[in-house]
Formats: sequence, C-alpha cells, structure tokens
Amino acid sequence: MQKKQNTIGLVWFRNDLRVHDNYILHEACNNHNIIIAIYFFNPEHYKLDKFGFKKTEKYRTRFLIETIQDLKRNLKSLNVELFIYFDKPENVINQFLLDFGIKQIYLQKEWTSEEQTVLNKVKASISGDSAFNEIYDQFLYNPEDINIKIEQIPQVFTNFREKVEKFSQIRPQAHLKALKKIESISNDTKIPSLNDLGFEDFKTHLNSSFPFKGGENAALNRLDDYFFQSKKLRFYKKTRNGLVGTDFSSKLSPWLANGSISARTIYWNVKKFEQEYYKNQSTYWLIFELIWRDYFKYISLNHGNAIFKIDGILKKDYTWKTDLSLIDNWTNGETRSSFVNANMIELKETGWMSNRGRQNVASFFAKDLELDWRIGAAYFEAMLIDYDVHSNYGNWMYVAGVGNDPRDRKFNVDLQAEHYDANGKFQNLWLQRTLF
Ligand SMILES: Cc1cc2nc3c(=O)[nH]c(=O)nc-3n(C[C@H](O)[C@H](O)[C@H](O)COP(=O)(O)OP(=O)(O)OC[C@H]3O[C@@H](n4cnc5c(N)ncnc54)[C@H](O)[C@@H]3O)c2cc1C
Repeated sequence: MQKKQNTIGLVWFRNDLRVHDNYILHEACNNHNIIIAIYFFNPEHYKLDKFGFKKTEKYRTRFLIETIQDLKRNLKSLNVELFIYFDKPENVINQFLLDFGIKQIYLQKEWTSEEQTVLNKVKASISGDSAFNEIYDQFLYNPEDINIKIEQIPQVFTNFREKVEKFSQIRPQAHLKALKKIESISNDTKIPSLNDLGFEDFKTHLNSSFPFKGGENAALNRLDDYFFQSKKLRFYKKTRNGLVGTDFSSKLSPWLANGSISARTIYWNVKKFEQEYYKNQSTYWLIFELIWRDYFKYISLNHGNAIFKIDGILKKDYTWKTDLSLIDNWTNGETRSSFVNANMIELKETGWMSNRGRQNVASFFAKDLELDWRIGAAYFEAMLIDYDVHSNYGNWMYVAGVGNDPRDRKFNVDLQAEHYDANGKFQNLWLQRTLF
C-alpha cells in the first residue's frame, strides 16, 4: 500500500456525486491524510442553449440540489468538508488551491467538449504546480479493463456486448473508512436554492413515475426497494416497456446520470439478488441495459464531437427541417398523435419519460416530422431528470438513423400505442380525457 502524504488532497466532484464505491475519492483518501471536496453549480448550465432551451430545467436542478445536500452530509460523516460555489470553476479553483496549499486534485475523467473546455480553463488559470489526477469511474466495464481499442469499438452493440462479457471483469466496489477529524477548516459556503438558480419552487406532479429525491441515500433505498423488498427485479424483462407508475423499470437512471450510484454497485447487487433469491432473464436484462449505457459512453469516447453533429457518427447526409411551429407542437404535446402527446406532456409536467415513450417521440420528431434531431435532443437535455450526455445523444442518433441502429427503423406510433397502451390508460392519465 502507498504511503499517505501529510498534505491536503482536493476532490473536485462533478458527475460522481457519491461516497459509496467512488474510486476517485478512494484514491484521494489512499494518498492523503486530509481531503477537501469542492462542487460547482456552474452558471453556464442555467443559460439558454443555441436552440433557445435552458440547458438545465427545474426538474434536474432540484434533483441536483437534493443530491448535493446528501453528498455534503455523507462526506461530513467521513470528515471531509464539501465547499460549494455557484460560480465557474475557473474563477475559484486557483485561489482555493493557494489558500489550502493543495497540489493534488482528483476528479472523474470526462471527455465531452463542454467538460473539457471547463477543465482547460481551470488548468490555464492555475498559477502553481498542481497535478490533476483524472480517473474513469462512470463505467460498468472500465476502459482500462476491456480488450477493445477505443478506435475499434464496434458500430453494432451486440458485437461490443459479446466481447466485453466474454473477456472483461467488473471491478469490485470501493469501500472507505472515515478520515481523522479536522477542526481547523472553516467552511461558510452554501448550497444555492432553487430560487438562487432562477426557478420557482414547485410540487412534484401526483402522477409522476419518478417521485423520488436526489442523493445517494435515495438511490440506495430505491435499489433496496426494487431489488430486495418488493423483488420487482424478478419481473423486470416483462415490465420494462411499461408506461405508468414507479415500478415497471428500475428508475435508477437519474442517480446513475449524476453519479449518485455506480453501475458497479447495481451490478454487484444484481449478483447478490441472484444468489439470495432468483436468477433469471430479468436479472440478466438489467445488466444488459447497463451495458447499453456503457456502449454509448464508448461511442462518444471513440467519436468525440461527432455525436453532436447533424450527420452523426455515420456521416449521413439527410435533409432536416427546423420549422418552429412543428417543434412547438411536439414540445407542447399538440401533434396529430395522442400517444406522442401524452409522453411529451408527461415530460413537461414531470421531467420523466419511459424508454418506450422516448423511442416513440424521438422517432416521431426525426422520422415523421423530419426535424433536426439535435433540437429534440437539446429539449431532452433541458427537461430530463436523468439527462446523460452519452445516453441522450447516443440514443437520439440511433433513433434518427445517424448512429448505431443497423436497421434504421421508424416507429409506427399508432401501432406502438395500440400495443403498449391498449386500454389507453397512459394516454388518459396525461391527456385527461376518455379515449375510445
Ligand atoms: C431518445 C432517447 C434519449 C434518452 N436519453 C437518456 C438520457 O439522457 N439519460 C439516460 O440515462 N438514459 C436515456 N435514455 C435511455 C433510457 O430511456 C433510460 O435510461 C431509461 O428509460 C431510464 O429508466 P430506468 O432507469 O427505469 O431504466 P431501466 O430499464 O431500469 O434500465 C436500467 C438502466 O440501464 C440503462 N439503460 C436502459 N436503457 C438504456 C438505453 N436505451 N440507453 C442507455 N442506457 C440505458 C440506464 O442507465 C438505466 O437506468 C434515452 C433513450 C432514448 C430513446
């Protein structure tokens, strides 16, 4: 084991907002006797994007505030102080490092352009000689453990999945012990409120399929409930295409997206469930879906900014429309399809939409209305509680026919409604009228 340094290590939290199974925090604690943590609510995340949507809307913002409240408490119990700023990191970090004499910074490795730009600005602002230790920690299969070169990630999911399943191992969870208590660090930074970030307080919609709070404690409770208490995991493969209620799927995505829970923790709990209760197609299928999540991260690692380009990773030269009234009809749930409308209203009222819904509304946007798919993706980015850059842009490219779908399918939204909402329950819920 490495010898600990009597210096302060800084953990800069971004999308790894947990103390449980956090390899970055673990590495920092292995190397230093004192750890300080920092988190930024970056004002850039609350501005309008190039299509006129707020980059982060109220649902994900409130979830994030709850997440940071929980993180602060959990870090405190390990004797780690979390400093919180509503500012750009490049305005704060240099002085922070100087004030505490910090030389080592630990952070999750991110590769998408906005995250890289911020990090580059921070590095450019630093006057001393601090080292940035960037660690991959958002994967199920860590990039250092797979036997595929990033440039050779298969274009077809199945080829990727079969290889990683055959040749790679999932790492164990990291466990932490509390550090020694430090009395001398004073911290008067505060978590901004929803109002500070530009939003009114609001109540969760009564029909929301995602009525849960942010934070790793809520994530672990949900996992325990879905797996070990209600044992709904046993039926996951049968129910996962559902539309109504909290239990048709795991609902773990919002916590996964901001790193309140690791994919590894979910994986090892599936294994525990399989040992203690049942092992069946459903238990495997949750892992299968986590591999999809990994896959889109590998696609973005391989293709960089191409995932944000209109012709996607396939460089397909389609013609796309940008008709504002068609876009407004879609976002407001006023299209010719009541199934699409119900899903879009659900998203607008709650920040959540099922996977079945997302596939349909995205296909309708890109393939029926032939609208520039990046506008639909940007709207999802604003609204979704579980927005994740790789899953969002990867899935949108896939549905729009510029990504990884070898069959380039178009959903028939009317048939989909008949199949998945045969009695109209879901449409009734959100359109508040009796169908049929
Ligand atoms: C157009 C479109 C946009 C999407 N945008 C996002 C997004 O921004 N963030 C996000 O997390 N997911 C996104 N998804 C994927 C998927 O819809 C959600 O992950 C899923 O609905 C979350 O619900 P759950 O946690 O109950 O999933 P479950 O069915 O319980 O699945 C378990 C986990 O597997 C992963 N997963 C499942 N399906 C997918 C998938 N198709 N792609 C990648 N990972 C998957 C998720 O991490 C999920 O939490 C998108 C899908 C589409 C079609």
